[in-house]
Amino acid sequence: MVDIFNTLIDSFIDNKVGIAENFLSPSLAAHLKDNLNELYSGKRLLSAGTGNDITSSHNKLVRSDKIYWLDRKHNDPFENDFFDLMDGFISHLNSTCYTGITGYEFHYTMYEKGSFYTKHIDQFKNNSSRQYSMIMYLNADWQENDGGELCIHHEDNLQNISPNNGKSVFFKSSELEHEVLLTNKPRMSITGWLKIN
Ligand SMILES: O=C(O)CCC(=O)C(=O)O
Ligand SMILES: [Fe+2]
Repeated sequence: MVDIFNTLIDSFIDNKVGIAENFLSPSLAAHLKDNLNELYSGKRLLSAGTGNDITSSHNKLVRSDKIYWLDRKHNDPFENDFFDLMDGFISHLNSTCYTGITGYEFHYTMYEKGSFYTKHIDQFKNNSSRQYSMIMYLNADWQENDGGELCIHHEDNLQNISPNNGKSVFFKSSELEHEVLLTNKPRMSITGWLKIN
């Protein structure tokens, strides 16, 4: 795993956006995707909001994805495998980069056909605990005309990243503006933030 962790961290240091293909094993990605599909069919997903607490709002013109928070309390073996992987990544990140991450939060995300998330940054205006954003994609056989790229707005250029199965993307939550382009088919992922308190 350390090699994949280093791939993510090194590409982050070089380009402000870390990318590691196969961060999730095909089997873990498939199980997490099954979980998400089951939650979706059971209508357990919630419309995602923007902002937090009092400033929270649900505006389908800004984002139209649906979410469900992962939790060790669910006692789901695959969610727990995912958290074990994240614990390993954070301990590696903290020991090699002195990042001081003390917590995290992750949700399953479903972008139904026609969904998107307009340009934004991830850190809340009234709370800077979110330090790093991390997304893991759960989409086998993603084709170019399926849309749904993560578009990063760098100072001088745009970077489009396709949401391929098992890929992880990692960037600073306070800095990079980004958006999710309209998807032409269901687009699944786990999205989260590494935090300091
Ligand atoms: O799914 C992605 O590629 C990005 C999602 C995102 O920007 C967010 O949830 O804040
Ligand atoms: Fe975001």
